[in-house]
Amino acid sequence: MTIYFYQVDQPYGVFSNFSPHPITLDGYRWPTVEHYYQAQKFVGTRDAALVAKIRELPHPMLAAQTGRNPRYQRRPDWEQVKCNVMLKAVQCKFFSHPELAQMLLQTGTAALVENSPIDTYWGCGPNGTGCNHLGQILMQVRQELASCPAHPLLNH
Ligand SMILES: Nc1nc(O)c(N)c(N[C@@H]2O[C@H](COP(=O)(O)O)[C@@H](O)[C@H]2O)n1
Repeated sequence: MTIYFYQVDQPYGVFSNFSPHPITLDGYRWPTVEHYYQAQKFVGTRDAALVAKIRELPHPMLAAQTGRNPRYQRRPDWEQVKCNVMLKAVQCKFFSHPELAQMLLQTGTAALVENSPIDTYWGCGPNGTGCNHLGQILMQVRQELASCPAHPLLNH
């Protein structure tokens, strides 16, 4: 079985990085995983002031648009670190929201696929053959949750 997700207001939309579930990482509260992920592109660069600005943006799409704006300088190691940045943020989301952890665990062994019509890295892209790295990360986090059902954050 395969579970597809993409838009927040559609089935399994809570698996999207745009879902309105705050995370606390690096000493700050971020409105969504997307806010955190996009802000990390600018850590240590001449555009580092964007990190705090992105954190304050009112919608994850604005965070994504800012993070993708080619006029801003990304950190040079972004391609090397972006998967670990995403993993850290997605772990934080699911380990700090017990109701989301339960929803993820309830998917059992189903394949999880970000059904993005444009993104062949994080999603499956327009013809379904993309790398689906976000789905892979969600399945990894699901395995981690299953391995520690007594985690205190899941016992609220
Ligand atoms: N819900 C949603 N809407 C979009 O328009 C999207 N592109 C995505 N995908 C997410 O975008 C992030 C990747 O951004 P970069 O291309 O690396 O700037 C990542 O969080 C995808 O899951 N989702």
